[in-house]
Amino acid sequence: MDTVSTADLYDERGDELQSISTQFQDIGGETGFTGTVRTVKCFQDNALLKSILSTPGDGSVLVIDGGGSLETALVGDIIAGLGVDNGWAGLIVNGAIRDRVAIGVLPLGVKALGSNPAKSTKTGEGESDVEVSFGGVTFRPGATVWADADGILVER
Ligand SMILES: O=C([O-])CC(=O)C(=O)O
Repeated sequence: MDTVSTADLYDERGDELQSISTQFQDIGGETGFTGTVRTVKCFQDNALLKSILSTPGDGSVLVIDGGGSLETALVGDIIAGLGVDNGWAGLIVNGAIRDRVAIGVLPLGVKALGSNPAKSTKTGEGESDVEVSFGGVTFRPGATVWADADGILVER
């Protein structure tokens, strides 16, 4: 999918879109990215999202609701690299990442709240392909999401 400016898109289709208020950091090598929403909900545990990013993404964006925790990193450069290798367009992390410098040169969109070198547990606890809500918006699996330096828009 082509990347469009979120501001232009909002002017055209704002009534159909939700705009997230959270000020995410742009960490990935791609700032602008778009795709179909897939989701995972997990708390300080990243085994489930790692297994999802190990499967074909077909240009989707994985929205990871880590409950806003900044205590542990849900994604590092190895997991982000799986996303690149398997054709994911980007990651939106309501939580922290690590390996910020290495992720910054990957051809992947990665927006996250921040970074922390502490690793997450790996039990596999969590849920996938469920609606997740943060920053005043709801991400529905199958909706289209657009991200760029201005923010994130997702279909209602
Ligand atoms: O293994 C982890 O928890 C995350 C990580 O460091 C990586 O993806 O490189």
